[in-house]
Amino acid sequence: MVTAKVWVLKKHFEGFPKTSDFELKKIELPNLKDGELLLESVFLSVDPYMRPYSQRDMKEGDIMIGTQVARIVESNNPAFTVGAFVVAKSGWRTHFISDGKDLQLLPSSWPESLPKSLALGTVGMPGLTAYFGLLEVCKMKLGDTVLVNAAAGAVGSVVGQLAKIGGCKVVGCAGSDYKVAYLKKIGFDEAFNYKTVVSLDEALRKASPDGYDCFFDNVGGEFASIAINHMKKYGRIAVCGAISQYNDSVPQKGPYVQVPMIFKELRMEGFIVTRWNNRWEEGLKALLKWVVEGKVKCHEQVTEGFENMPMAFIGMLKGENLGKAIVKV
Ligand SMILES: NC(=O)C1=CN([C@@H]2O[C@H](COP(=O)(O)OP(=O)(O)OC[C@H]3O[C@@H](n4cnc5c(N)ncnc54)[C@H](OP(=O)(O)O)[C@@H]3O)[C@@H](O)[C@H]2O)C=CC1
Ligand SMILES: CCCCCCCCC/C=C/C=O
Repeated sequence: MVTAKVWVLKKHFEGFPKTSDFELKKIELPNLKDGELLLESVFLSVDPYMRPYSQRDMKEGDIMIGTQVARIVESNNPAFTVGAFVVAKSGWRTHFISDGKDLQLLPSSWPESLPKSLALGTVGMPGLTAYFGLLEVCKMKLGDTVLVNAAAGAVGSVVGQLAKIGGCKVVGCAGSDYKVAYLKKIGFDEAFNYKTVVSLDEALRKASPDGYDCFFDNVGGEFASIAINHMKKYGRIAVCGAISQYNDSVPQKGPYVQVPMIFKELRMEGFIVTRWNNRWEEGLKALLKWVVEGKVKCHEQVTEGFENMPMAFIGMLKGENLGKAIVKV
């Protein structure tokens, strides 16, 4: 009999999540039936979407949603070998049983030397968000000037590097000088700390006096309201995330987008990365190749210990992560 540890949403978040909103529980797993597998989580992901999705889709007492890289410990399913690693969507659990239907094996070309945790970051859902958001929503093209916020995070750091590969000028902003130095190190043309600039308006103008063709928006709120005025005519805005609004109990009010959208003839499109589920393999293959070639650099903020999942999640929402926030069990 295996005992799994799980993190439960004890109380729906009100404003910023607190550690007391979570509860650590133990559950006994039953014996495996035919076709089933026993898996142990090795790395778990903490992501911003968990904040709005928990509100929308979860009840108090549910196990927190999320993905992990897990190792197969026991298999009654001929399609899966003991010792293989998969990406699963099994929530915040140390161990779990699966029938294999929802498991994704790591790509067969995954090099032994490459950390498997990258399957939750640059070579996983966040990397794919950058890839499809830039190609399909921003319609990025050679010579464009691309703006991205939360630029030193899991999605933003890949957006900037893919835009450089695509022959664009890239401007990024992040919430500390350390993150800004990192952005310059990985090839951003311009980067600034949005928390310390005297005027966001000035900083955006200085970074690109001619404005922006593409804006990959991870943040929303006030930043987006100011950035929209810096778009070039016919600019494209990919509305990827709105992390500055996820913890609001009262919705923020305008400025509103209509006037700049009309006069600059902008295109603004929200998206969810799962729209391209049927092209997942294409995206992962491209991302893995760039990582292996050293064209895309990856950084991870690894928190040790399953007990620290809530702390890692809250820390990521506060901006404590450089690159992808990961928990190592
Ligand atoms: N549409 C989709 O399919 C997907 C959307 N997303 C969205 O992309 C965005 C980035 O996600 P991800 O890369 O995983 O997370 P990150 O790794 O970027 O971590 C979150 C970062 O957001 C920044 N942040 C937090 N609060 C604020 C705030 N009030 N104002 C500005 N920045 C803030 C912090 O960086 P800093 O120090 O710079 O403030 C923090 O490090 C999120 O909005 C997420 O919801 C992610 C995946 C898929
Ligand atoms: C429970 C696992 C869900 C994995 C799919 C994640 C889709 C993320 C979409 C993000 C939206 C905003 O952050």
